[in-house]
Amino acid sequence: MSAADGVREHYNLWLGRRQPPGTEDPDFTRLADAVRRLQDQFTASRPPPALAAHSADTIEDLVAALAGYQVGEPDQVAGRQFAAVGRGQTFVPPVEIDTFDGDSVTARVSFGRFYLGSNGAVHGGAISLLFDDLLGQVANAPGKPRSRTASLSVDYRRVIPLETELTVTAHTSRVEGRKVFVSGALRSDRHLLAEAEGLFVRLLADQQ
Ligand SMILES: CCCCCCCC/C=C\CCCCCCCC(=O)SCCNC(=O)CCNC(=O)[C@H](O)C(C)(C)COP(=O)(O)OP(=O)(O)OC[C@H]1O[C@@H](n2cnc3c(N)ncnc32)[C@H](O)[C@@H]1OP(=O)(O)O
Repeated sequence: MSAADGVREHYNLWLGRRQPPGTEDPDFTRLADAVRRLQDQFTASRPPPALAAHSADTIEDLVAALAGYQVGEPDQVAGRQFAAVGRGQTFVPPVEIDTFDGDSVTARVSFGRFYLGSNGAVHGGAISLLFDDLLGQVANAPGKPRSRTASLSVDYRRVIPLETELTVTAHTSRVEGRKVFVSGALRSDRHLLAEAEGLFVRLLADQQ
C-alpha cells in the first residue's frame, strides 16, 4: 500500500465509510491547486489596470461557468479529495498528512502568500484555522462520536514564516465524558512556533 493509499484508508475509516464512487476527481484536485496558486499570486501581485480588468473578466467567466454545476453539501467535491494535499479545498492551509493513527497526527504545511498577516509573518487566524481543522480530525478520528470545537486556545511563540515547510502535530491529551482535549504544535526545523489546546465536545443525538 502506498503512502497515499494509507492516508486515504485513514480518512475513509474516519468518515466511517468507503469513499463513494465519483468522489475522487483528479481534475477537480488540479482546479483546487490552481485556485490556491491564484490566491497566492493575487495577494502578491500589483498588476496594471488593464491586466486587473482582464483578470476580473476571466474570473467572472469562470464563476458563471461553475454556477451551472452547484450541488448541496452531500455531493460536494471540495474538501473530499482525501488523498490530495489540502483535500482539494482552498480555505484551510494545504496540509500534507504523514501519519494518522486515530489519536495523533503528524503532518507538514507551508503557508503561501495568501496567508500573509503582516511584515512577513503568517496571519494568526490562519494558524488557528490550521489547528481547528487538524485537532478536529483527531477528535473525530475513526470510530469516535462526532464532536465540535467548543474552545480553541492558541499560543503564538514565534513569528511563523511564509513559504517554509513546517511540521504540525496533534494528539488527544485526555477524554472526560463528552469532552475531548486535543493538543497541537507547529514547529520549524529549529523552533517551536505555536501551540494549541482544543476542547471538542461530543455531540448528542439531536445535535447537528
Ligand atoms: C457525509 C460526511 C462527509 C464529511 C466530510 C468532511 C470532510 C472534512 C474533513 C476534515 C475536517 C476536519 C474536522 C474539522 C473539525 C472542525 C470542527 C469545528 O470547527 S466545528 C465548528 C465550530 N464549533 C461549533 O460550531 C460548536 C458550537 N457550539 C455548540 O454546538 C455547543 O456549544 C457544543 C455542542 C460544543 C456544546 O454544547 P452542549 O449544550 O451540547 O454541551 P454543554 O453542556 O454546553 O457542554 C458540555 C461540557 O463542555 C463544557 N464546555 C462547553 N463549551 C465550553 C467552552 N467554550 N469552554 C470550556 N468548557 C466548555 C461544558 O462546561 C460542559 O462541561 P461539563 O460536562 O459540565 O464538565
